Amino acid sequence: MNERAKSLRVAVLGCGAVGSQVVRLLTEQSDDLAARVGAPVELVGVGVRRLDAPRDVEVPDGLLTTDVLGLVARDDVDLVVEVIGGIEPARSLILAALDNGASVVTANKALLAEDGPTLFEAAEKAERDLYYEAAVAGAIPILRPLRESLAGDKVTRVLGIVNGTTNFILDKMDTSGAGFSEALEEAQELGYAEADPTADVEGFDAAAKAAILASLAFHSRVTAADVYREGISDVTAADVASARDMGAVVKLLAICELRPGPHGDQVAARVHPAMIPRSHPLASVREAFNAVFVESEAAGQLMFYGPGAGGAPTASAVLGDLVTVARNRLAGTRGVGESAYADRAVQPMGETRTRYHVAIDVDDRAGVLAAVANAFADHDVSIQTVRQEGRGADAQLVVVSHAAPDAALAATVEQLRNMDIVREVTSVMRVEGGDE
Ligand SMILES: NC(=O)C1=CN([C@@H]2O[C@H](COP(=O)(O)OP(=O)(O)OC[C@H]3O[C@@H](n4cnc5c(N)ncnc54)[C@H](O)[C@@H]3O)[C@@H](O)[C@H]2O)C=CC1
Ligand SMILES: N[C@@H](CC=O)C(=O)O
Ligand code: NA
Repeated sequence: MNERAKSLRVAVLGCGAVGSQVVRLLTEQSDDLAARVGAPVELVGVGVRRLDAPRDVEVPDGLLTTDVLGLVARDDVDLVVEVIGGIEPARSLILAALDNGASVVTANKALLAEDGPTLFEAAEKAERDLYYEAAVAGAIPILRPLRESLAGDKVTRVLGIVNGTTNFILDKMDTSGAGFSEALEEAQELGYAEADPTADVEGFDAAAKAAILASLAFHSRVTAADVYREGISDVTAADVASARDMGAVVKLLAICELRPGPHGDQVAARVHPAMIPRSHPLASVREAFNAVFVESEAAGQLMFYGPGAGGAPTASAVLGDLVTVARNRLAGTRGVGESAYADRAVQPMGETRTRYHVAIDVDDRAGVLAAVANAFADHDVSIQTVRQEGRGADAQLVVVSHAAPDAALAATVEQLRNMDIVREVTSVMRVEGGDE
């Protein structure tokens, strides 16, 4: 707390989609923030790359600076908001800010999922807060409920849609038949996508968020590298149509769960496209919205829903953390730090039980159905449903399996691809949200 000004002095690093909205809220709501914090909250600097870059917000005169390292080194800054993104220089700037006695609020899921322990240890050593609610599911308060509200319960599963850009794309493909590139371009224009949208499309962003969710839910250190990851670039219009034929919809899901392992529960964390029944609440998540289901032993099933991306919704979560951290500084206290005591092992994806939907173009002749069924049986995979559609010289079989180790299902698909009676495996996708 800076005694000279009896106010809480804030520096914002980055003035892009999120940063510009943080600056706007700090300036437009200064009176309300002062009343809620119990002292004035004063914006003292905004670190940018270029002073002359066009901006969506009016930054008060004299606050813009390209000397970002100098800004975090000032001894009159109480709180640093990092909304630059990426690993470096964001990590070095956060560590410098903590070392200099500032508290930090960040939205940087990529950094937290890659090197969170370094940041948590630095915050602990500096005895300062490091808050990051905005890092997962945008405006949705999901991290604080996991860290605080559910601290007395045993969370067993967290499943949801946590990337707004890919949900926007898949939603457009499903509802308006839009092409992938067209929908991605629109998501970028709306400020949803990462600076490099590959992070969204290839599932890296959702995997980072899954790592953060799993770490908090299961009191263990889970990194992005521990999360099985598939993006949506291989999702085709045929997949979307096949899902519709089955009364389902394709979504990019993040699934973190406790699974039995040889030495106690293990963490299974995965991100991949999946078909979910249209009757499932996640099927109705539109545009760039997110939704997260949390299952725990005492509370049962909880659902959190709201805007998962966009400058203003994300800034809402950043400001929520800022007010909490400001109050903590005024009270001379800190929030809960990292909790990794359970130290659970990570379950390899091949051992994780999943279900598959497989659409196959086959020769329309006797014995085909039995041959396909035998391929599943060869890998001890039980079939739940089979649908056959005759189409002239060939036919299409659509098979939905029961749950089996993912490696067994993958081996079944590989075997089908090599069978003479199979002309083409036209769609392969995991299935979630139904009976196992
Ligand atoms: N856009 C969204 O909906 C959400 C974004 N986030 C996270 O918030 C962070 C910021 O995201 P956006 O605002 O969307 O990105 P952005 O790319 O719109 O803004 C980042 C800004 O930081 C500036 N910058 C980059 N390097 C810099 C440096 N060395 N010094 C000073 N400024 C620098 C860039 O010029 C840019 O203006 C990222 O970590 C992102 O993952 C989190 C939740 C939602
Ligand atoms: N690019 C991200 C932004 C929010 O985290 C997304 O699309 O969800
Ligand atoms: Na959030």
